[in-house]
Amino acid sequence: MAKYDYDYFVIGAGSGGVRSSRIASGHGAKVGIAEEHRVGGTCVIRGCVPKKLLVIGSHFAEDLEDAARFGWNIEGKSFDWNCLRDNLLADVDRLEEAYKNTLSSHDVALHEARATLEDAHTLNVGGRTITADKILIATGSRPGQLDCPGGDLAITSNDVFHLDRLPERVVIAGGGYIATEFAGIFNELGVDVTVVQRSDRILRGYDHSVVERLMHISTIKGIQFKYNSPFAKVERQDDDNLLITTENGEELEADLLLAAIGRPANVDGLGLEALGIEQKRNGAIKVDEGSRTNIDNIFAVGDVTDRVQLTPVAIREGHALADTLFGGKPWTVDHGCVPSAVFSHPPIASVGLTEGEARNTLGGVDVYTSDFRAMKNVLADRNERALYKLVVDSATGRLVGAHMIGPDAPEIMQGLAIAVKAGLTKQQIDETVAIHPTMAEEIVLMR
Ligand SMILES: Cc1cc2nc3c(=O)[nH]c(=O)nc-3n(C[C@H](O)[C@H](O)[C@H](O)COP(=O)(O)OP(=O)(O)OC[C@H]3O[C@@H](n4cnc5c(N)ncnc54)[C@H](O)[C@@H]3O)c2cc1C
Ligand SMILES: NC(=O)c1ccc[n+]([C@@H]2O[C@H](COP(=O)([O-])OP(=O)(O)OC[C@H]3O[C@@H](n4cnc5c(N)ncnc54)[C@H](O)[C@@H]3O)[C@@H](O)[C@H]2O)c1
Repeated sequence: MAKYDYDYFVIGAGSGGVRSSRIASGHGAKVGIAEEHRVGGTCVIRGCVPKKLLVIGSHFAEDLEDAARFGWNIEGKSFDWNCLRDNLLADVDRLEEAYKNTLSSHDVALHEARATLEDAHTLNVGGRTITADKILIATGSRPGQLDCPGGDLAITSNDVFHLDRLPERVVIAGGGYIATEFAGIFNELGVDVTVVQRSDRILRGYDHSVVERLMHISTIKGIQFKYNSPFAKVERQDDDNLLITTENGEELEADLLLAAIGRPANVDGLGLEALGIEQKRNGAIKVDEGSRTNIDNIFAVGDVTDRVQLTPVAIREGHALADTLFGGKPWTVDHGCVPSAVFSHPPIASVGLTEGEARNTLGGVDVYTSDFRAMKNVLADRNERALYKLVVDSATGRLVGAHMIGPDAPEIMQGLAIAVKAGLTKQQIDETVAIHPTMAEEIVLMR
């Protein structure tokens, strides 16, 4: 008889957990997985997927406006929030089923319950005791809550996909990915948007010039930004609106407050302390490059480790771990040079070193930029310029970073990220023939 119920038990059926469990099962392991909410995790249920559908849906506002300059007469256009919301939630349901089918077709036993650790090989899964040889913690992260008085009056990204109606005025706390993306979505849908950031800039980590371009375009579109403005309190007024007071004494009224202030690791009540599993100061689980915790048979991947909180990273970490543990193919994830995008209007995309980082770490740096108006924006008379930047190590001629803001930037960046990861030189980029007329051709035409 087997010593344990499972060879591998995964806590959390999100991006990292689902991938790791099905790959491990494919390698012949007996695998179980627990999910306390919905299969698919943050990305599928209340993150990347529904967010991107809102980005696409809201951008029609601009497209319909621009269509007139291309000869289209669209009379009586109107927007129905409930229609978009219900359709995207239905798509989330469809995807959840697809994820469940993936698990069952790969013989992964799904336990739809909360799992906690009792000892290094024993779990409590919805009141049932389950044992496993190896355990993966892939419990993700959760939205941070505002900690000022009345902070609980704010909604988070978990709630934003379920609104009964669109607000008229929204205040968004934060200045990262979620704040920027939802500022764009609400603004496109005609909502009055104010972003309130406690520090002096948004999108820290992104190249200064592309962030400045986004700020410029967003401000013209009517999004307001308040910097160095920590929240002092939030109060519900008699008319049901919220009154937000910042520590600078400024007062803002809104009918919705969205907190998008970072995502702490989902570790509460998991039983980490009793087992002595080491955590970082912010609670995230400490792991080595192979996703191993300090306990031999316990591993962690994805947001719960707070390395890079992105879906493709969680997926790769889960995949590498399963190949390493059960497939006889050990490999680790390279957390450097991870491409990323902010799905703002227009979007930003980035890979590798920013100009500032390159100047601080390399001897000499050559920077190439292209600042242009996309063809569609010219004819539509939309005064919105794209900006592409290539950062090159002057000593080797290698491309070490690429940064863009403009229509379809994330789609274009995926290809360019291969060049940066592969260490191609600027000369090799220059030797590539352009595809004309495109925006992407700017990449091979910068001199
Ligand atoms: C609004 C939003 C938009 C985003 N957009 C993007 C994007 O465009 N691109 C991108 O790359 N990333 C995006 N992200 C980030 C991305 O969603 C996460 O990085 C990714 O989902 C992390 O995967 P994970 O497997 O670590 O955790 P998750 O996908 O969060 O999965 C963890 C799962 O574990 C479950 N769980 C937790 N504790 C337990 C327990 N004790 N027992 C059982 N189950 C448990 C949770 O219910 C959850 O389903 C976005 C996130 C948000 C919030
Ligand atoms: N397009 C994407 O890939 C995408 C989209 C959404 C989320 N994500 C992932 O999810 C993670 C979480 O997103 P996020 O936007 O919540 O976090 P974030 O870490 O990107 O940004 C948090 C922001 O909130 C600010 N902040 C913190 N506390 C605050 C407070 N009390 N008041 C006002 N501002 C405050 C911070 O200065 C920072 O600018 C991201 O780090 C990212 O990895 C990715």
